Amino acid sequence: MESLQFLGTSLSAVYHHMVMVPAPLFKRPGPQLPGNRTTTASVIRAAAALQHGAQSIPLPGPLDGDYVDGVVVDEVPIVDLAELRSSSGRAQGTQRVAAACRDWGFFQVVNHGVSIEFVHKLRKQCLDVFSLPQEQKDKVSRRSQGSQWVYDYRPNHGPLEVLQLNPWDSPQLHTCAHALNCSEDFIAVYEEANLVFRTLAMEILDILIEGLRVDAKHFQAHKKESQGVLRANYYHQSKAADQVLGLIPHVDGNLFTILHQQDVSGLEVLKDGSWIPITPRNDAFCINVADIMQVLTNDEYTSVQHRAVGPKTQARLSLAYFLTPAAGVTLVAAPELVNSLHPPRYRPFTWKDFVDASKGADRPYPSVLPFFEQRH
Ligand SMILES: O=C(O)CCC(=O)C(=O)O
Ligand SMILES: [Fe+2]
Repeated sequence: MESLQFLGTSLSAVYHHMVMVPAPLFKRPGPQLPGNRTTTASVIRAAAALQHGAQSIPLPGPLDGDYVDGVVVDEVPIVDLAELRSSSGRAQGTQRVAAACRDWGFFQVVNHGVSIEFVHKLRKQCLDVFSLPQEQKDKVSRRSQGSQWVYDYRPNHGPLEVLQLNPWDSPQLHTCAHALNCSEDFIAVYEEANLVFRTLAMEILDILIEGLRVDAKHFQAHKKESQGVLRANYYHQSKAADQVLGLIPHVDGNLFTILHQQDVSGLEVLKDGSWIPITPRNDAFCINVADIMQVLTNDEYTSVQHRAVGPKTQARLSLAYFLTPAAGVTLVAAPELVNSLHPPRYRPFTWKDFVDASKGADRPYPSVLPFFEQRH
């Protein structure tokens, strides 16, 4: 129980403190693209404003010089998983995914095998929770439960409501369902979600590993023991004159994230200094490479900086499944990815070290990953 507890506590810490990472910090040294510095400054300004309780954060406008509105959407990689399941499409498909992880840290998958009816069923359970009276939601909120929270209300982010649960943690599901007086279905749907998303996550993990052309044994512990956290983000329609940031720019701190945004846009990823809106597709999942995958690949795959823009005309619900690494394993890069040209970027550490660092008062700003960088 203690380790389960640790995971729940840790994740809230990671997702709430480990944000706002300017992407260039994590890239191999290379030519700096125009606009990166401005992007970083915009991120830090937005974060500072939020910390000081601003109600809304105007998006960087033309004066920032690096906000490119809605371009090259067609180039965002989309991967047909059905093709990768065929023996003829496998090798080429895994290399396409590897290229997407290197160049974008992001891709979308279609024909993923998860029934859309199930996704809608899960979304409905989450919407039912968000529509409960505030006093009831407060029974499991950060304000009343501290680090044990499963619900959070963030007035400064859009506003945004969050429901975050460990779908593998039956006692947590029961406690939450009881406190919120949820229907019987709630637990059953979350238990099914645990199975459905973990299965998809393992298929994607296999593809990511194959794309690296390394010995899969290095990732075995994560295949066996990794878990997922399921988070629903409910962004209220924003009445502000300026568009607002529902979620400020951040990178995820896990292995990778599977995200469904249905049909309301909001997700944007940072690519070469520009924010690229990701056109929502009901039939697709977005895959974000996150920090620990970057570590295990010695920066071959890069965690992507992303943000969510608050919706203007209707509320928006996104579902995110964060695959977290095996708890007790030392996190080091696959040996094939370390050589004299690419010395180890990070010193060995564990997920617990990472989580503890994210809670520390002296954690490096804005991310804890530089804390683990190897000095050469
Ligand atoms: O709502 C979205 O599209 C992004 C959510 C996200 O990045 C997160 O929950 O970490
Ligand atoms: Fe995220």
